[in-house]
Amino acid sequence: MQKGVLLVNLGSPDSPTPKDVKPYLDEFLMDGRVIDVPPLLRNLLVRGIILNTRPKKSAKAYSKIWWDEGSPLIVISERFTKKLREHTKLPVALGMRYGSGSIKEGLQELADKNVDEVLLVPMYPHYAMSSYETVVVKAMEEQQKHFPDMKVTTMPAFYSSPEYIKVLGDSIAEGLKDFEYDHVLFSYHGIPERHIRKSDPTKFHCKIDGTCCSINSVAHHTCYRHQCYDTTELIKAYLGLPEEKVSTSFQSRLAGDPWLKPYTDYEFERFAKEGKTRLAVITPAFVSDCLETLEEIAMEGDEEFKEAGGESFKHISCLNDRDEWVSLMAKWILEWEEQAKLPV
Ligand SMILES: C=CC1=C(C)c2cc3[nH]c(cc4nc(cc5[nH]c(cc1n2)c(C)c5CCC(=O)O)C(CCC(=O)O)=C4C)c(C)c3C=C
Ligand SMILES: [Fe+2]
Ligand SMILES: [Fe+2]
Repeated sequence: MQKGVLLVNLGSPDSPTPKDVKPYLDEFLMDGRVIDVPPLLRNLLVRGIILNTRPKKSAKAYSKIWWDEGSPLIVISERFTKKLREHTKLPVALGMRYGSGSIKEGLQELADKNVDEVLLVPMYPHYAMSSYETVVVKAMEEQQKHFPDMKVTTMPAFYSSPEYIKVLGDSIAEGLKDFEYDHVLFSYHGIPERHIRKSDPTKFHCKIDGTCCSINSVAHHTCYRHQCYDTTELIKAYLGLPEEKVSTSFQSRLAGDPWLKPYTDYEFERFAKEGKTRLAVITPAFVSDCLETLEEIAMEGDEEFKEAGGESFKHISCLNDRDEWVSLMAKWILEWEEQAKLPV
């Protein structure tokens, strides 16, 4: 058998214009694992309401962060893939869940190199049905439809892997080195609270207020909230950060049902009002910088915090194509290749 690796990230529009943002958002938001309402209602909500206004607003935001080479998320993912290829003998392909450069194309690239055993790597540290799970389901659908002889193994969510915590922790330590801070905020992409209940296989464990998280449960394998708080705690311990100077919040909510709290933008205001005027922000739900980190946090967040009375604000970059992160992924791939061992 010939082994190979498929990395999958979220994807971006082809350009920061409403014309290209609209089809991208259409594919993204029509995914039943992202907007999880019955198909007819989803169609009405997305195509009848959201897509009338959102593409223009999103395109404006994208144009603020767009690079000469393209979308930061895509460019960074490509740089990571290129470096990773230099660290492994196996063929490595890159696919996007939405937009150009699809999962099917990634699998085809591997099939053309005679790969019939694939390690699928969703580029998300945490499990959520709207991120990790939708990648796995889409890859399995494409495999069954177009590559029936291919065997696909999935890399587990690595949010608590000690090696990942070390690499992330070291990158944060570097970011904090020359920054005097009163507080360090770990801001994760939010999801509707309903998604937590839906993903709970026991249907009764997750309480969404943290009271469940110290009780060992199979639910934690698919509890995004639990996993995010775990990453914060592990990094806090690894770096020896004082308890009172660290907290967790959730960003990027869409209007509608309640999303995971506390909300990042409310926290910015609260910290400024409480006199925590020097704020560092980490965004560990993302392995690569993207719209949600570069625009929502590094630009908008900085402005909101200072308007509320904050003095200094620092967004610490995601792992991107950092050498230690590339080396760790190459190590995990080698372990899978040689011993069928996965990080967690
Ligand atoms: C119901 C809506 C959404 C859910 C649930 C959601 C979960 C989720 N998303 C990411 C990662 C990313 N999301 C990004 C952008 C983005 N997310 C949503 C909506 C939901 N995400 C929208 C509509 C957009 C597009 C931009 C906008 O209009 O605001 C991105 C950035 C993409 C880029 O091109 O840079 C990432 C990355 C995760 C990890 C997640 C669940 C945990
Ligand atoms: Fe998102
Ligand atoms: Fe919990």
